Amino acid sequence: MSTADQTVHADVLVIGFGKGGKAVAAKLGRLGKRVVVVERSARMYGGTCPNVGCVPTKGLVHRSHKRRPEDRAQDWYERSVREVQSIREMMRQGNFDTLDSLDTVTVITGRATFLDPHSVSVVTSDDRLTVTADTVLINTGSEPVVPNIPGLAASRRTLSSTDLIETTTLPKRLAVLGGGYLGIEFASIYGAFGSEVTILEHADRILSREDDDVAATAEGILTGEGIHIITGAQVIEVRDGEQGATILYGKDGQQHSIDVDAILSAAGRIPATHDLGLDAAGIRTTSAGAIEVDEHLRTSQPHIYALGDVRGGPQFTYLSLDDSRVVLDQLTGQARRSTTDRLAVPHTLFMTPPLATVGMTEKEARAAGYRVAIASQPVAEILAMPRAYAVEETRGMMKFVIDASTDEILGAALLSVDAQEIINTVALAIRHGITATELRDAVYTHPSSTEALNDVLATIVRTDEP
Ligand SMILES: Cc1cc2nc3c(=O)[nH]c(=O)nc-3n(C[C@H](O)[C@H](O)[C@H](O)COP(=O)(O)OP(=O)(O)OC[C@H]3O[C@@H](n4cnc5c(N)ncnc54)[C@H](O)[C@@H]3O)c2cc1C
Ligand SMILES: NC(=O)c1ccc[n+]([C@@H]2O[C@H](COP(=O)([O-])OP(=O)(O)OC[C@H]3O[C@@H](n4cnc5c(N)ncnc54)[C@H](O)[C@@H]3O)[C@@H](O)[C@H]2O)c1
Repeated sequence: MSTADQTVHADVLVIGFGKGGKAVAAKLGRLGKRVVVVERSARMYGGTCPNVGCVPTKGLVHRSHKRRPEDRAQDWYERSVREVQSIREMMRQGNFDTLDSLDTVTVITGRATFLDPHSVSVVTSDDRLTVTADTVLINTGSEPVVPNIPGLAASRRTLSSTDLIETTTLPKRLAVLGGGYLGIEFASIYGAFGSEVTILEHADRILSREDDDVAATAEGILTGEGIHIITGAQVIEVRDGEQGATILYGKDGQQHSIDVDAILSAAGRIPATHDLGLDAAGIRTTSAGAIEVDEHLRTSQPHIYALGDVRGGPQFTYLSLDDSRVVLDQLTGQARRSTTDRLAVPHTLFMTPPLATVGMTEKEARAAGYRVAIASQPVAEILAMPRAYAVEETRGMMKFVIDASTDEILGAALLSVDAQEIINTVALAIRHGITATELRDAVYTHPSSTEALNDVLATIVRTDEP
């Protein structure tokens, strides 16, 4: 297939080179389907995760803790950014090559906009062409929201997460607007690199979904690292000055201000649909601007699917990947798999140490009417986990929410070294009905972090009366 033709026909058109779309493209290409993938930026082959999301940020988390006392903060930061950039380039090339090596798959670098339900116009750097297709997958991801605060969007100091990880100058004073996943991770990273970080969160608490004990332990770790957390902060205005910007905010009826060198806008991400021309294709969106889909990820046009962040709901790479399984099952399988099959999906917030969670919190379990038993220990007291001492990371806690009547595990919050790994074992246990006692009494390798389960699940700190 050549992109020199003004109209290209494909069996399947994928708009956006994200996680779910590229997985479907590779699989269908190997099955001999003619696939066209349209990606608007040559710097985004592979999508958000390897280029500007999960991978570079976790590379920075790791490097932020490796600075030796003799390394200047700025030098160490710049070196880390450059190292991470080379990982991004390697992954981008690998993603491109995976698809480009298939004769059946064509990657076109350009912006796609629907002309009608079966055709899109693609504007490349030097051309315009039309792609028609029998089946279309929309996988355009999400983009950051910049809150409507006077002076914020116009400030020379305001950056998105993508901008910030590109800059090789370590901000001396960094304000993080929003204390969600992205805000906390960046606060933790830049604090460890040596920035003076302030989180401004408009809610009463960071980690508002978590139980009080878990949120307080996480907050204690962040503040212990010198990060200032200002909750209940209503940002009023941003004013640029010669040396930086001044943020004016209200809290408890008083007006305050802080002076900073950079402002990270981390106030959420919205589905990237604005330039897709969805109306021309007759594709409905939700009130939140996401593409409306059913449990098989079909849009209001049955031959068009939406995968990943653009279809609304939780924004995680592995859910976009799982979306690809649902769509492939529709296109090539039994058409049985659906998004409603997902049980006990875990999440990890990569502060240091990471906070990994799955299932219900204690307050959610009580609200759902369960009689609850709580198993919990501070990491420093888990004798069965010498690994925490071996790797000098004894901060945090582990907590399990158990159905006191059936011994079923309802949820867990693990704020500890290796939590991003242990949580997958816990999630698997929940999905397969393994009880708290069975998980407690299993054989684990030593010294590992998973063996903490032997100890924590034996430490019931409270049980509701029958
Ligand atoms: C800083 C950061 C850190 C993150 N860390 C994690 C993490 O640790 N773990 C995790 O699971 N998730 C993480 N996420 C979330 C995760 O990156 C996203 O949920 C995931 O990448 C979404 O993938 P997707 O398949 O929806 O599309 P994306 O990977 O976002 O890809 C969409 C692609 O579509 C392209 N596109 C958009 N519009 C058009 C158009 N009109 N025409 C052509 N192309 C278009 C875009 O350029 C982009 O390449 C993080 C996100 C960010 C921002
Ligand atoms: N480790 C991971 O898996 C990971 C890491 C980073 C991002 N992500 C994904 O990226 C998405 C976006 O992350 P995010 O943290 O930007 O969004 P988010 O929705 O998780 O958090 C946004 C935060 O900003 C606050 N906020 C909103 N407007 C504000 C304002 N005007 N002033 C102060 N605070 C304000 C909100 O109360 C909220 O706490 C998330 O949904 C997450 O799934 C995942």
